[in-house]
Amino acid sequence: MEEAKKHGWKDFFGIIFKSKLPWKLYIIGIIMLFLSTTLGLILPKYTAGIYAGEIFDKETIRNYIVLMSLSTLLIALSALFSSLTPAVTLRNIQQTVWSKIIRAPMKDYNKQPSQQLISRVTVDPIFIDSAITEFSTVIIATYSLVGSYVIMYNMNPKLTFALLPVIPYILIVSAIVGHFTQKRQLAVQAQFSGITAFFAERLPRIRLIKSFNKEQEEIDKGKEILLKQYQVEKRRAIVDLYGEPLLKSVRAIIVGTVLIYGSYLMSKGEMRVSQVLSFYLYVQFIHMNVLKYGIFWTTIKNAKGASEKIADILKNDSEQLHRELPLNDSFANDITLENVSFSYDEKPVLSNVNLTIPAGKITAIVGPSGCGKSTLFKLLERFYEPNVGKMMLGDTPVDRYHLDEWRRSIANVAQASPLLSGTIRDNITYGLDREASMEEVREAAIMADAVGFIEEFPEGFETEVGEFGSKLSGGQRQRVAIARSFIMNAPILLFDEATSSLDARSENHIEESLEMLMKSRTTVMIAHDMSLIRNADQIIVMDNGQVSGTGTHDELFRTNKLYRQLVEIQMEKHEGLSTE
Ligand SMILES: Nc1ncnc2c1ncn2[C@@H]1O[C@H](COP(=O)(O)OP(=O)(O)OP(=O)(O)O)[C@@H](O)[C@H]1O
Repeated sequence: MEEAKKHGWKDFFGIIFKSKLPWKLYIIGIIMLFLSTTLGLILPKYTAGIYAGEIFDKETIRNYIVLMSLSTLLIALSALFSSLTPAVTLRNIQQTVWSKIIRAPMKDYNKQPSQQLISRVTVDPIFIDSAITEFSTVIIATYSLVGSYVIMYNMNPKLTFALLPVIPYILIVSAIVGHFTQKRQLAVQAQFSGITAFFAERLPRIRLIKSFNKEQEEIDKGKEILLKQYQVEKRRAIVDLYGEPLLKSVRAIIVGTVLIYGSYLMSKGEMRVSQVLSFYLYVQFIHMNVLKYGIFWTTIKNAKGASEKIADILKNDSEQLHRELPLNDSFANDITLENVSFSYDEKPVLSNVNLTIPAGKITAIVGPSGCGKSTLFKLLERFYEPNVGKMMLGDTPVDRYHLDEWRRSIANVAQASPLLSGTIRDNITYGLDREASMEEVREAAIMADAVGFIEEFPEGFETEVGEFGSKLSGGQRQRVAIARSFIMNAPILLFDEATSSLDARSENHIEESLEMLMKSRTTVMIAHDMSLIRNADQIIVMDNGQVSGTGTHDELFRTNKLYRQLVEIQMEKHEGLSTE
């Protein structure tokens, strides 16, 4: 982070080049702005003439009308470019960041809360986009300033010189006001992110809050956080209180100089009325343009901060997709873990694990809560790499196979099967890299005992499942996930309590289907259900991140104390349930 801060500008340009800016649109936009500014620079000469009474001068009127019409047309065209171009840039930067985030290795998601990652895609690119836009604005402002001074100098050098010291004054005032405004603005934004995170965490957990009667406590916490927001807003309002009059004073000084000194020069016959009026119009122009430097300064400071945060994500390595070997039918081989140790942070979760998952067979993993069963699954899916040791498929280390291809070969049904908003059909076919026919989708749903509840919905397979599948029950979500693994037809199946949310009838039904699915595939399951465990070809008992025993049910029941205990607990539970 510290290092990234030192490279704010490098980061800024790095992001620009990675995101492919619409340079052609920028160039056309700047040309339009140059033309419209040039016309804007000529126009006050005629406007002032008309103010001064030259309304019977046909040439003045004609030039004024032509210039005005052209200027309006060019302003309209540049407005089109100045809205369209930043929109393209913003889209490109956001796409770059999003692609990087989604391709990040799993360990990176543990480092930043998802609310912060959301700002990297939504808010931060806006700052970078604005800085690029303000850069072209400042180029035009400089052109406009120099142009105004040249024209004014040609009209009257004395009054022009009198106005020169005003520029540093405006710059200093706008830099000071800009500095404080930016500081307050950032505080408001930081507070606002906090508020968003607060509400975003509470609303999806409204049931938890209500069931523990925590509404009043949450209202008070909400009030507290909103009060903090009010306080930072108040501080910003105070900056505006001093800033606005200071910025207005600049205008008063320049207009005052033109009117007083200009009238004096007029009284001495050194200037005409129309020239003083022209000066009056030009200095407004100058004022407006110098203020743009202040805005530019604030914008680029924000963009630098945003670039550092985005670069922190962009500089990280993406998941290694690199492929040396095609997978083809390599899954006919066993998967082995050789001396594997792994920790998420400091605390070791798996230590010196040696195991073999035989191809085409069913392996059940059992062990007490927190012993590392799900972590083992994450290693099998290559979400994480072992810190020590290696995973092999046959005689080949798995990192020689393409990651996408590897994951596509694994169907996963987890305890809390996650769905995404979309239709039931979308969710069944999610992960499939080809179009699936309706018959195929229905067939998968039949196998997962899901077709009954799906066809009860008026929209059937086209029913929207809601955010995270919230319109479906836990068991229904799980059946959709099981249907998904049927249609994926993957050679490896990972079941994490695959039947845990199902009622007894569905469970029996699905167990039959799962048995069919597991035939001639490599299956690894985390299960507590004895009927599933007992039928496994191999059971691996895990204890505190280590393998405590491997064998069949009968072997382990005889030789492994922990396994015997686990079986007894399950049997007691089962008896308890059946006598209730
Ligand atoms: N993302 C993570 N970051 C840090 N520690 C983690 C992370 N995920 C799991 N752990 C820790 O790793 C250990 C093993 O967790 P894991 O989920 O693998 O256990 P498990 O055997 O599947 O448990 P359960 O049966 O309760 O689901 C736990 O101590 C847990 O706190």
